[in-house]
Amino acid sequence: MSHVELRDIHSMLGGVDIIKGLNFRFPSENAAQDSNPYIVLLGASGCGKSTMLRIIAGLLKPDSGEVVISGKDVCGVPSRKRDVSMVFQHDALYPHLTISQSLDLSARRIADAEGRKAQIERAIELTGIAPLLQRRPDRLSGGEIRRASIAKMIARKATVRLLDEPLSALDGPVRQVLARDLRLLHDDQLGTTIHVTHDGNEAMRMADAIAVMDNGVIVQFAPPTEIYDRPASINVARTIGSPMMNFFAASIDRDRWTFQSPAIQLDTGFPFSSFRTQREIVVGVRPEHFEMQSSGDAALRISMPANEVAHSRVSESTEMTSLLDREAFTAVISRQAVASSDPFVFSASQEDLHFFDADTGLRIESGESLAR
Ligand SMILES: Nc1ncnc2c1ncn2[C@@H]1O[C@H](COP(=O)(O)OP(=O)(O)OP(=O)(O)O)[C@@H](O)[C@H]1O
Repeated sequence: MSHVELRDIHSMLGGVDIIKGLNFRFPSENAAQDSNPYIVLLGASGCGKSTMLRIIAGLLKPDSGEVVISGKDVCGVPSRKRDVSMVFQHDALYPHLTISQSLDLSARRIADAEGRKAQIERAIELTGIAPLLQRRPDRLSGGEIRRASIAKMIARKATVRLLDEPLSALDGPVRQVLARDLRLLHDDQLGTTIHVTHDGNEAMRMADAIAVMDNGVIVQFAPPTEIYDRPASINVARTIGSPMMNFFAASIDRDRWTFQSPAIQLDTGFPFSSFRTQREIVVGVRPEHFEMQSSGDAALRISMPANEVAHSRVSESTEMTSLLDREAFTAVISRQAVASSDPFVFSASQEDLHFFDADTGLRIESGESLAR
């Protein structure tokens, strides 16, 4: 099995610390039962995702730290000799070569001629690019260029495959087909795939495990459902879910919760029992976890005049948006459950509330002491 391990990587670009002591192992040790996971590296624009891929590929030398691939320290090994292939965000097909010539060039590291030919045929078949082989990149559409780049990656037959935003700038249907093909391709081959995106939906759909990057470090590495259910911080919570999680600022003082917006009410007495001084908290609720017809055991309620709430239909749901204390508020309610009352009352149950420390942004587990 191929592992990629990054040990205390630091990288400064243009005088700014971009990667700040990154320690990571793909797949993680506790992923041993799934030896071939499809990993998605997710994070906001500019957080250092492409920089990290370039360091793994050997295209950028870190200022310090070690890169270990399949147990070998590859820091002194040039890119072309690493067992790694990469699909770039801005494509790197050779402009003066036909796609067929590009594939030949990529496969040249396969020593035996028969194996080389077989791998090229496999790349063509898996990506369906046979009709494009004699063309140069300037005569291809964006989607075709992406397929040709992926074919080039397969032709190289590396055990570590790095994909930098492979689906960006493609339209809906092409995107869906390519997403499915990338997964099939991975499932068909041995090795590790690391797919970079800033699209949380793409990560949820495609990944076996998501590594969330924030400000030059990995802040959570877990299966998609765990990242959705128990995000480790406000920033992680923002990366998954569309529309984004709502965040409400509150203070807790002994057993009294005070929200910045008086429209919000929270049942007191839970889920924290021990605290001494006032503490600033952020309460998070995903839009799809609000209900309009309260089931009675609601822990959080928001009431607002019906004429302040805008509705827009999204498939079988209605997205309801408003401003709460100058912050955007969104609830996604199934069409049949939209109430006609005034004021509207949105409610959420206790298991759907997330609590974060307002200063650090980190998740506070239910039952955890709030004492400082
Ligand atoms: N060669 C460079 N010189 C100076 N700064 C750079 C260089 N390359 C990248 N950066 C900066 O480093 C930061 C991280 O860039 P990187 O491309 O790794 O981000 P990213 O997470 O992949 O973003 P995106 O999702 O927008 O592609 C950005 O602020 C970028 O402007």
